[in-house]
Amino acid sequence: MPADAALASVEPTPGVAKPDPILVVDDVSRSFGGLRAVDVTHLEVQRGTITSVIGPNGAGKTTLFNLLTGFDDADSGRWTLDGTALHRRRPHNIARAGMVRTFQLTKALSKMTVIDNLMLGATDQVGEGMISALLPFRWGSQETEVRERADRLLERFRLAHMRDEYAGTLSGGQRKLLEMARALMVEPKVILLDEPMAGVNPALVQSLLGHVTDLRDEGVTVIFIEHDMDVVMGISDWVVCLAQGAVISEGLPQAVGSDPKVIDAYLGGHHGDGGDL
Ligand SMILES: Nc1ncnc2c1ncn2[C@@H]1O[C@H](COP(=O)(O)OP(=O)(O)OP(=O)(O)O)[C@@H](O)[C@H]1O
Repeated sequence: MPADAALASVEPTPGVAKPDPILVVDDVSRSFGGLRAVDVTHLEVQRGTITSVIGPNGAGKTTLFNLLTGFDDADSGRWTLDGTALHRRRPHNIARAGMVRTFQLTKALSKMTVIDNLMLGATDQVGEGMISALLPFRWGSQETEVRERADRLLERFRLAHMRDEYAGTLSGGQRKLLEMARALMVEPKVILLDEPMAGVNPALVQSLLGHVTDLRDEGVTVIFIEHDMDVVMGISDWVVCLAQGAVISEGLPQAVGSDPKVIDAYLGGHHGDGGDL
């Protein structure tokens, strides 16, 4: 059954159960000083969907991504990917289990070639400091397979002509494509994209959106943070709205877009910036 059909009969209620959840989040919280940045009681993400996470600036979207992918430590909580517990695991471990993320500001290493950036993606997700420590890199017997996978992704993302150039020479949009390609090197089940369209020139936005829907159509579950509500409405199978760290609304895109709680959250966004709703 297509993802959107499976969700059509799901109640638009925060924390609602999904017919076939791949990711299940329980009681995840993170505070910075006195500020509760994330406070998610229960959230399920349906397998094979594009699920957008929206919310005013400072709502906790990026922090939630950081927690789920092990780039920051939750104060409390549990989450599972296909039943496997992922809390208290490091990013590379979570990537190996099948969940990867991209960053708002791309992490391409500008003094390395595009192909080498991609090949590093296959080593799981590690911090930049650790990436440097891994150089010079040794692939051993896996090298051919990894290189072929990287080349296929370069073709797919139309970056093959930049293969041996330094990543620093890529445009902002091409870096976003490289970032997405790099995340795919581990053949994830779930990919979290943090504002993949931000700063991308309009000509590339459609192409990026095409890649996102292709991923979903191939069975990858996509969770993505996006501010542009036209994009959210156009591409999402399901939308989750955070405000002050908590899920205040979730449902089919139209239902969330017209939910008074969501509109109030944007109008009253505590940074005074209502975002794009
Ligand atoms: N490392 C940190 N130290 C202190 N406060 C932080 C830290 N990271 C995030 N915060 C705060 O936590 C809250 C949630 O931030 P977060 O970046 O997750 O929001 P967001 O919804 O992703 O916002 P935006 O849409 O603007 O990117 C904000 O008030 C932010 O200032």
